[in-house]
Formats: sequence, C-alpha cells, structure tokens
Amino acid sequence: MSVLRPPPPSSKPSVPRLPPLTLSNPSMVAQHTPCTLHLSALPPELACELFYTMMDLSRSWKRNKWWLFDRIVESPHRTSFFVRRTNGVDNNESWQEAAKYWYNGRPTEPPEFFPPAMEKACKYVENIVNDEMRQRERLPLEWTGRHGADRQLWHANVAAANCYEGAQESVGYHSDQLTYLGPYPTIASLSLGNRIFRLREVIPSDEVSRRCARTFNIPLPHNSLTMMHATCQESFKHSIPPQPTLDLYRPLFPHPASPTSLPQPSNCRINITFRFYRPDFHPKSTPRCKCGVPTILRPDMKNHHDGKTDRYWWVCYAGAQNDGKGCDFWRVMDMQAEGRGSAFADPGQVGCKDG
Ligand SMILES: O=C(O)CCC(=O)C(=O)O
Ligand SMILES: [Fe+2]
Repeated sequence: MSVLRPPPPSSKPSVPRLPPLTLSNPSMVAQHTPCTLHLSALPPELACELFYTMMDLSRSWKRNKWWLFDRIVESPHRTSFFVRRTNGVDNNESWQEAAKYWYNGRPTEPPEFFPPAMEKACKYVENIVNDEMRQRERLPLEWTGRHGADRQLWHANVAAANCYEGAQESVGYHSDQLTYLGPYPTIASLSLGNRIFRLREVIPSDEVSRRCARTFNIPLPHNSLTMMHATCQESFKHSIPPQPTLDLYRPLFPHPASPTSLPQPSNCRINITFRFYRPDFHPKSTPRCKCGVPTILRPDMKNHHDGKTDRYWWVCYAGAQNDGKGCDFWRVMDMQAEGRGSAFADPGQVGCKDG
C-alpha cells in the first residue's frame, strides 16, 4: 500500500529564490543596482561640521504622520525639509505648498533654508553627481539640466533630512514620490553616521513567473554619498531597516560649541537627500482629485519596462491625510498633454535670486 502521494500539480513553475546579498563596495553597488556609492564625499572637517549642525537642528524635527487604513501611523525616525536660497525656489511661495505636502498634508512651519554647512556640502555633492551623470545615458523624460556656462546636468534646490537615533529607528520600503521630481529623477543621498541601506526590485507582473527579486544590503559608511539614478524610483524600493547592532560614529573633531572637550561617539545617523524639484512639475500644475486635494505622482512599478516607456499615475492622496478617507481618482500622466518637459524654463538659469 502506498502512503506517499505525489505533490499536487502546480500551475506556477517555482522561481529560484535568491538570498540577500551585501554589496560591500562601490563596484558591487553599480553592478547590481541603479545606484552608485561614492565614499569620502566631503572633506572630513565639513562632514563632521554638517553632522553637528544637523544633530543640533534635529531636536526640533518631527516624526512624519499619516493615515493608513483606519489608524494614524508615525514614521520611526525624525525628519525635516529644507529649500535652497538659490535656484528660484525660495522666491516662489507655492514651493512652500510643496513642502507642506512633503509631510503628508500635515500643516507645517515654512521649510528652513539650507544652513551654511549644508550649502557648502551641496556644492561637493553637485560635483560628484555631475561627474557621474556625464558618464551615463540620459532618458527621454529626464530633466536635461542647465545649458549655461557651467553646463550642469543636475543641481539641487531642496533637501529632505532624516535623523535615525539608535539601531531600531528606521524607514520602511518605499519609492520616493515623484510629484515634484518628475520621471526618472536623480537623488543624491548623503550619510553622516553609519547604517545599512536596503534595496529591492519590484519585478514587473509579466516577469514574476521567470525571476525573483533579491534584497541588497549596502552598508553606508559615514561621509558616503549614494546616488539613486534614473529608474531607481521606478523599479526599486528602498529602506533603512532596524539593525540588531550599530557601529557608532566617532567624530574626528569636537563640537564647535565645546572645542576643548573630546568628541563623543554617537548612535545617530543623519541622512540628507538632495533633490531637484522640476519647474515643469511645479505645485500649481499638480492635478487635484475629487477630494480637492493635490494628487501625488506614482510610477506604475508593476509594468515598468525599458526606462523609456514607463507609465506614471496621478493618484488621490487624501487618504493619507483626511481621516484615511480618499477617493478613487487616478489618471495617467501625459507629459505632452500636460505641457511638461525640459523645454520649460529652469529658474536656476533665469533671473534667480542669489542668497
Ligand atoms: O535615510 C536614508 O538613507 C533614506 C531616506 C529616504 O529614503 C527618504 O528620505 O526618502
Ligand atoms: Fe526614500
């Protein structure tokens, strides 16, 4: 008598699962992900000065709050938003509205301007980003950059900052909202202090039967810059996971407020993501949903293909703000019909007010 039954016939052929992979150097990061890792991004004194500046400011930063289904959730780290004095962002009030929606609609103070150390750091970051971008192919819907004497492909006009205290503070898997960044943005993410950055591809629906996503862990050392290149937000999600243990950051220099005392090790990590808010994705151009609230722009991650034909949707965001109740509004973003594209004047180029 046979007691063993054959396994039930499976309609899905099994796809081999891949174990998480640690990408421990810049060439591994470039090989496996749409990111590049740049070590020792700033002069060490500036990295340390910026760490102290941001740590002092971070005392007033808030935990982001939003509605998820029927309850309010709070981000497990503190965050803040900065605009740059140059590049025409500050002299245009409606970018303040953009900053407001950065916090999931929670009413906020007007964003702060880049403090001097952040402004200094931003120039180093822009040089690294432009050197890297000159070696890469540009995608049709990407912003084409400035055409002036400095021929910058990318510059920053805003920055989001995060402070993670201890090993348990984190941010969950997400891709960054494209509402003001537009398609295929380049985001430059500076790390001050040590943490692991995690990336995972969203496999398009028509490929799930053939391949599986892999989790990539990238240990980010103090003073490293991670560039998330065009297609990263369209095809990968990223997170800062809680960790069992943490490498403390040991500043090389004392805090400027107490120059004679020994620098203290810190269990905090500061992250600054430098971003370019595109003029053709200005808040005034954001469609509103049936709730009357500005929508957000999301990539259609399940159907991405080649970096050229990706689709994006404007979707209701009221659900994250108004007691969890939103509407069913969604609309495909159409660059041409909506009058968007690089032909739009870049305020960084024309008559910007210098700070
Ligand atoms: O802290 C980091 O490196 C990631 C932060 C992040 O993903 C974000 O601000 O959108
Ligand atoms: Fe992010």
